[in-house]
Amino acid sequence: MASSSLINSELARSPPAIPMPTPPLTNFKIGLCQLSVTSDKTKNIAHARTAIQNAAAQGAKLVLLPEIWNSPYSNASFPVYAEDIDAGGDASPSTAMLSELSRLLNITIVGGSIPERSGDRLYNTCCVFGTDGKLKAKHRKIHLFDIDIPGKITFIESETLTAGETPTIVDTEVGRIGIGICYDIRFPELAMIYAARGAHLLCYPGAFNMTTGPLHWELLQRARATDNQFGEVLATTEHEEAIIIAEIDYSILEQRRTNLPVTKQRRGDLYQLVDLQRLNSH
Ligand SMILES: NC(=O)CCC(=O)C(=O)O
Repeated sequence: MASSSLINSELARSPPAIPMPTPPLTNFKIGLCQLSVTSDKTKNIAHARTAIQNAAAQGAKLVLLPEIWNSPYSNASFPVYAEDIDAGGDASPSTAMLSELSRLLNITIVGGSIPERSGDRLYNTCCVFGTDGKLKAKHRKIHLFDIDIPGKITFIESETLTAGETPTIVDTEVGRIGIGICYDIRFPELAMIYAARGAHLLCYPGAFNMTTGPLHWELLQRARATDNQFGEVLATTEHEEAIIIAEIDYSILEQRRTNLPVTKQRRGDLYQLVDLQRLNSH
């Protein structure tokens, strides 16, 4: 009884959804870079640089990279390839390249993710750079990929990595963006919190495995988009390296939400999503 009344009073204080702001660009091209990775970090950085330049040359104002694009995806590699992002410069050649290109090309970059070293900890971290080349946000993967499917795949990210502690939402030239990294997409509450905080776009750089991934990677993206009212696939590709360019038009969001007004029809008297970070800062 005591715990149920505590929950009820917390919910009663739950802040209302935040409307989406109007960003400088509401209509723009997005470029998604799917890259293969080698064991040579310098080559990986050069390769990502070329892909970003290529996407920007095709008109993309927002360019995305995949998860762990500067290093092989293994617990043995993470400590070796990790960079001190906060120190910047020579301590983080991967993010130095992202910063340089976002400024030179006047684009926003959601820089996939790289292994980050911070003190004696390692994180799987996505950096977002604005058109001025400044680091606007850093998302540390919140849900680490720890799975053990006998005979198929065992991968325990938490053997080397520490989980991030905060959802990440960032205002950019191309809208308010909520960030997750790969496995984070399997947790719908995170996406719903971003939508409630007025996100236009959710970006999940990924590197799915071939056991649990193929059945779900598109389904999960459509599910998170549908939960929050979109869900149409605008562009896609197969397994090879590719740069996908697609048009984003935010006016469609308003139209879809007007046509199917589920946000207004939610039964807040029966259930609610609690955004603890917002609740605690309120
Ligand atoms: N890198 C990851 O988080 C892998 C997630 C994955 O493969 C999945 O099925 O989920």
